[in-house]
Amino acid sequence: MKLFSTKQIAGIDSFTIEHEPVSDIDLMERAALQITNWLVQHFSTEQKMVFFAGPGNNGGDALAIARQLAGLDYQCEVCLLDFRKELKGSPATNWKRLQEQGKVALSKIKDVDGFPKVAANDVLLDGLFGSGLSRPLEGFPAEIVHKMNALPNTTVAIDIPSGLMGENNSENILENIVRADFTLTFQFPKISFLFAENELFTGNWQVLPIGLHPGGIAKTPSDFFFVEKEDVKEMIPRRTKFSHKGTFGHALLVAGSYGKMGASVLASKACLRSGVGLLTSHVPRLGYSIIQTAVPEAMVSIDEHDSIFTGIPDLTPFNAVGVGPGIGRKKNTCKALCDLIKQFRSPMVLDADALNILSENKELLRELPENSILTPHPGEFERLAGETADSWERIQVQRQMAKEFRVIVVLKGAFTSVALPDGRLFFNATGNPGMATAGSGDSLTGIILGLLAQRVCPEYAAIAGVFLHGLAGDIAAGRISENALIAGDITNCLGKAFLELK
Ligand SMILES: NC(=O)C1=CN([C@@H]2O[C@H](COP(=O)(O)OP(=O)(O)OC[C@H]3O[C@@H](n4cnc5c(N)ncnc54)[C@H](O)[C@@H]3O)[C@@H](O)[C@H]2O)[C@@H](O)CC1
Ligand SMILES: [K+]
Repeated sequence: MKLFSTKQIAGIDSFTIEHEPVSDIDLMERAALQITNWLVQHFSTEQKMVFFAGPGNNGGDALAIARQLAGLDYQCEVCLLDFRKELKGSPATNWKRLQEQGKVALSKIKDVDGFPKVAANDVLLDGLFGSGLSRPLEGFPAEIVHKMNALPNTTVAIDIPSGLMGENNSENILENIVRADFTLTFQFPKISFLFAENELFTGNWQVLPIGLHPGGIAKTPSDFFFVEKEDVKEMIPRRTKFSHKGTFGHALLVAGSYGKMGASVLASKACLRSGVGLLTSHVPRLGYSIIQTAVPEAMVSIDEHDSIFTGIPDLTPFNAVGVGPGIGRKKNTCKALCDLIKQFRSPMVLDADALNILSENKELLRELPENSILTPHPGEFERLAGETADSWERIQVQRQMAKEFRVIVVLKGAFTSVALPDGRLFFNATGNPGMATAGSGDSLTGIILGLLAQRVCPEYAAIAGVFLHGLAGDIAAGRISENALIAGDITNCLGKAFLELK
């Protein structure tokens, strides 16, 4: 799914109005009905609904929802912020319709003294500002937001928590943004919802479709995408009857060192479970019996050194290479990594210590084979690319890095983002906090390597690999809880994840 800026969404709204065609007021009614249905499913008529409505269409939505709920016997109250200007367009029509219906207590408030009395069980609905917000909230609306945030009541934001910008919030006044428990957003997730620091404002968010025009969506360009199951299905290699193990490639994994052989075992298993035809794991001497015993399906290439990676094997048999988990940063290892990068001329996967070595030898970034995949977590990313003030700035730096070095940068987090050299950025939504556990990244490296070796193009290997990893983690958490989840469980559930993508 494409993701758009709030400005672009307003354009798609207008396109829908013109080309469906549908009147502005009917589109608002349709959008409001989606939220009304959600509210009916989540709250009983025992709970009073207190609406805060602003001067624009977001306020108009609130007025329409209040009327729809009142028609279903919910007790509703509406506070309209009075900016001493007449309401216009659909919000004005909806105000009139509410007055005519006569079922909802209406008040216009000019300052914070007009803030309504709220009982413990009441639900607050935030319809102050949506995608039309043009600057941070200040003055009287900000004071209303402070009052709302100080209350313990459940708060549901309509479309966007009021005060939050859809993309960049680096200049925003964070105290003046509504902190919702739920955000019900129309048609598309807003880009700012995908940043960790904004969870405080959005709470749990959910997308409600409002039937915006497919033609308007198709013609609006975007560099931002939200990865869905249907997209990933197309990226998974199919196995035909006459395929043999050579069909599915031969991967080389360079991972593990003395005390960190688990990284090699975890990544090897994940790679094999991703469908690779053949895997060779390159390990230091002391890792030989460990890997042979723990992963009998893998072949082993043995380093001359007892405990670390110091030299590369003949690379001719391999069509993909993954390097980094648990290799450490000893001088000999840096040298060997440097040789590997210079000698292997197809895309490779670099993770963990390989990234740390790159950040200490940035000139190596220019030597990477085109379309290589880097999988940093935020700490590794910062070492590679420098500090950033917030997630918006960080994804810009991520995209810049992908463009400049012609690599794919997978920035791991709750919504892992995958930046491609052409400037596109894909957000992933699978995965859960249980996966923040030792070795989870090793299994991701193995999965991406496995797909790459099967000749899945590097873009798809990264996007599908991240999706599968998260999906397997979600299946594992469903079976054994987020708390008990360990990295091996992710690999164990990969099979079920593949089945879900059939
Ligand atoms: N356009 C459409 O067809 C649809 C719009 N929808 C709703 O409309 C919303 C967008 O509506 P609008 O574009 O009217 O915008 P908003 O309702 O978000 O607010 C716009 C109004 O607020 C003022 N404003 C902006 N920033 C301000 C600030 N910091 N302090 C004080 N006033 C400020 C603007 O001058 C304008 O009067 C969406 O979020 C969604 O809720 C939905 O009804 C679906 C259909
Ligand atoms: K809102």
